[in-house]
Amino acid sequence: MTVPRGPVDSSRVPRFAGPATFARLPRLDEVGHADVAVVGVPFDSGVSYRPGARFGPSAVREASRLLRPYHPGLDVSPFAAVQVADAGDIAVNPFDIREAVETIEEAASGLTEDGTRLVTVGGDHTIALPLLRAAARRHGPVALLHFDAHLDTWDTYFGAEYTHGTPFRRAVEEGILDTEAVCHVGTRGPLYGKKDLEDDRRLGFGIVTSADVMRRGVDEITDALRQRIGGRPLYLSIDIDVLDPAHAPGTGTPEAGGLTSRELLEILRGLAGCDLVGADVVEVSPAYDHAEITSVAASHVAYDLISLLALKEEQ
Ligand SMILES: N=C(N)NCCCC(=O)O
Ligand SMILES: [Zn+2]
Ligand SMILES: [Zn+2]
Repeated sequence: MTVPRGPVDSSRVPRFAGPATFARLPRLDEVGHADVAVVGVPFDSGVSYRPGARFGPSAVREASRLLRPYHPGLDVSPFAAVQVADAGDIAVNPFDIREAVETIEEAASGLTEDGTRLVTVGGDHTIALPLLRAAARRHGPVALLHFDAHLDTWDTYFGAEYTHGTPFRRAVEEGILDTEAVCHVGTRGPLYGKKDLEDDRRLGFGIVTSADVMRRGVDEITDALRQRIGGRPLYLSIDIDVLDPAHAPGTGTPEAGGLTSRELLEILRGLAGCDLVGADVVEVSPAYDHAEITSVAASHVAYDLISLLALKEEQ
C-alpha cells in the first residue's frame, strides 16, 4: 500500500497559513484516489427560517485547521491509516432545488464510484436526500441514524417537496432507507401537532429524544442504537442543531434543550465497528455563529466521522 499523503505539518507551516482544505488535507485531485473524501455542498435554498448554510462548508474548513492527526478516543490516526482528501465543493444551482438535488446525487455517485466513502459538509438538510439516494444506489436501502432537533419527515412546505424539513419522508417514499433501522436522535422542541409524531412513527422511525439522552445516558443509548442497526450498511446524517444553541448558535432553526457537543461526540464514538458507508454534517450557518463555536463543533464531528470510516477501512 502506498503511504497516504497527510495534512500539512502544523509544526512547519503554521496552521493559520495556507489554503483551507478540510484539516489541511490534500485536495482529491492531488492524490487521485481517496478512501475517504470530505466534500462541501454550499446550498441553502431549502431552508424555512434563517438562511446562510451555503457558507457552512467554507466555515467548517476554516475551523478544521486546528484538528490534529491522532484521535485518542478511537485510538486511530485517520489520515495515516487511509488516504483522506478534500474533494472541494459540489456546485449546485441556488435557484432550482430540483436541479440542485439531481446535481448532488450525480456528483455523490461519481465520487463514490470507486469505493470512496464521503463525509459531506452542508449546506441545509435538503442535501441528505440526494446523498442517501447515492448511498442506496451502491449499498441498497441503508440504515439511518438522524441526529437532529427536528424530525425532518414533514410532507411539504408551501407546497414544496424538497426542503430541509422533508428529506427523510421523501427517502422513505423512495424506498432508499431500511425502515427496520431508522432512528432520530436528539429530537425536541415544539411541533405543528401530535400528527407529526404519528406520521413519523408510521414511516418507521424510532425516536431518542434529547431528554432521553440526558436521562438514560450516552452508553445505554448507544447500545440500543447499535442493536437496532446490527450489521446493516449505516448512513449518519447530523444536523448541527441537534446540539443545544449554547453549543451551536450558528444554525438556521435553533431549539432550546439540546445535546452537548460532548454527548454527541461520545455517541458517535460508541458507533465504532458499525458498517458506516457515508455521513453528512449540515445546517452550519456561520453568520449566526460566534467565535466559531458552531463550525468548530462541526469540524470535530466531521473528524470523528472520518475517524470511524478510517477505523473500518484499516481493518
Ligand atoms: N432541518 C432543519 N434544520 N430544520 C427543519 C425545520 C422545519 C421547520 O421550519 O419547521
Ligand atoms: Zn435537519
Ligand atoms: Zn434540525
